[in-house]
Amino acid sequence: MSGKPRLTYFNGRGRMEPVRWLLAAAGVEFEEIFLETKEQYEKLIKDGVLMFQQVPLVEMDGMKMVQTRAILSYIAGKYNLYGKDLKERALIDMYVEGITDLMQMILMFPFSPPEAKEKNLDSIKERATNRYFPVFEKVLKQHGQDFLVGNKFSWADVQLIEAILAVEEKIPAVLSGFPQLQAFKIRMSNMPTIKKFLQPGSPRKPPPDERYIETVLKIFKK
Ligand SMILES: N[C@@H](CCC(=O)N[C@@H](CS[C@H](CC=O)c1ccccc1)C(=O)NCC(=O)O)C(=O)O
Repeated sequence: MSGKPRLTYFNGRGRMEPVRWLLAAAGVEFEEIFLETKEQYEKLIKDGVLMFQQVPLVEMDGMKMVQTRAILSYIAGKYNLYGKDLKERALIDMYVEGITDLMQMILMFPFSPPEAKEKNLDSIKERATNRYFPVFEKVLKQHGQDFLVGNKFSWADVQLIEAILAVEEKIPAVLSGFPQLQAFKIRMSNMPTIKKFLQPGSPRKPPPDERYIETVLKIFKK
């Protein structure tokens, strides 16, 4: 056992990408096991490793953690990315849950039927532009600090920079009306651990492609 966290998921973003981002932002190296076949998945279930027969699975500190939010909360708490007190933690939770709602739209987009793709892309653009990004633009403008909570780098900042880059991949000009978020993106992208994660060769995964979608569907086909 190398002592490093071990992540089991598909070789793609899906629900595991926020975990990769948070560990990387915390400067923590990790190992990955990629699910490529139904047999692999069924063996994990047979071995009783997946509490709810689902992935992501993160093995660290002697635990076999499932449920993405539980995994992320543990990592944020362990690496002091979860605020200084209950109120800051509640604020981080609110920001993270809101961004997760936006990211869920992006997560499921590749699985939408062809006839729904344009509508779903419009929905992502509308929600990002009118519901989610305005919240963080206002927070940054109002407190004039570098980070979203407590003027200290936290899980909320990591989740926001991941979301900004993911939305920009689909809607390149999405930040045109958000000068604070443009500056935030530059600041976060230049933080050493994030800068490293954004370099080629890092464990960051590319946008989902046909191969990834086929693999997921193949593994879960009944
Ligand atoms: N609450 C949990 C939920 C975890 C969860 O839904 N895991 C799924 C794979 S991820 C999903 C695959 C397609 O649905 C996906 C993968 C890529 C894009 C979008 C979704 C799974 O294992 N499905 C097997 C089953 O449910 O029998 C958590 O937050 O961790």
